[in-house]
Amino acid sequence: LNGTAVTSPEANDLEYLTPVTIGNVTFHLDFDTGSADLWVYSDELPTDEQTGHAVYATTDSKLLPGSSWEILYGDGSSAGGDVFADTVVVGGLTATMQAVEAAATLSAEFERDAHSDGLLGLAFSTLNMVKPQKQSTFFDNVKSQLDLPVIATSLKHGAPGTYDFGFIDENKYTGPLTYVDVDSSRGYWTFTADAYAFGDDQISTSLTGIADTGTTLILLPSDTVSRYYANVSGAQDSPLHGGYVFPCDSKLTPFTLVVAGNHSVTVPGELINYAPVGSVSNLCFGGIQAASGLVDINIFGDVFLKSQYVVFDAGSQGGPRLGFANQ
Ligand SMILES: O=C(Cc1ccccc1)Nn1cnc2ccccc21
Repeated sequence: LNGTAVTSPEANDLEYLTPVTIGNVTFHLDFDTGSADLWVYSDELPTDEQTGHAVYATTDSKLLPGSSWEILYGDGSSAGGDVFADTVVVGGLTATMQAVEAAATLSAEFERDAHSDGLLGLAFSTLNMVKPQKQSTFFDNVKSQLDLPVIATSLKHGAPGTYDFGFIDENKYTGPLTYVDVDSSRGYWTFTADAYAFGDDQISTSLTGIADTGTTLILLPSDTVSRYYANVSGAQDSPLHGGYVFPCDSKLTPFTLVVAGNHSVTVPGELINYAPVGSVSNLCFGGIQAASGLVDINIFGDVFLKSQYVVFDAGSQGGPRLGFANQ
């Protein structure tokens, strides 16, 4: 059995939300290949923090005795609580004994997110934060039901896309799928590009980073980022806006990763114009920004992933790998 779930972007493609049914309640969760915990808003939160969200009724649920979770994300946001076992359905696929992590505390960033009802982690289960015993991700729990141990993402700019589980949909991409090996030793979908380019300016330095659907932008070393915006007239690193901004009518340089020898994976310049900074100024915020303090790895987030049909292959032919094709 395979499955497909439709995922829909919030404003400015800030995050993509996908319906998930837990018990008999449907939550809209942020599918995140950069973490490995499935957590939801719950009745253990202060009432005001529950308002506007689907809420997990812990009183009707099967507690995992003695288990708890606490997670800190690279952007400084955090959440924590206790753990239940429940039936979780995504795109027609069912995990009967899925660890559902009920949020009892949320940091301000999550309290401000009026739309997401939680997260569904799709990184490797070694990254799961439940103690005393790590729990499996939804993907690990349904893997044995799938034709192939793969998740394929089709995220789009300003339009619904899909998460395919167990199969690769040839109708969703053009040209060949180019595969690159993944190093899952730190629990992420980590891969290395042999080189990269800003437009025609090829830089023959390798670049290692993670394919992360839970991060909005592309986060790179600050010297690399300043080199990119040197090509964009009027661009500046603005402390006021928290990163590089430029006139919205700027023509942005494409960003290319060279993988698997000589295959180019290119993000068109248009996708690197992330969004206007506000309603009155004609400044736009860049889709490539410097990775901040907590993050010691490059992150190929949604701005990167939107240009590609990406196959997160957990081992259909040996080790884990990522496949890229234009969409
Ligand atoms: O934490 C990060 C990386 C990040 C983003 C922005 C600035 C610095 C570092 N992404 N992320 C991946 N999954 C997440 C889930 C929640 C919050 C952030 C999440």
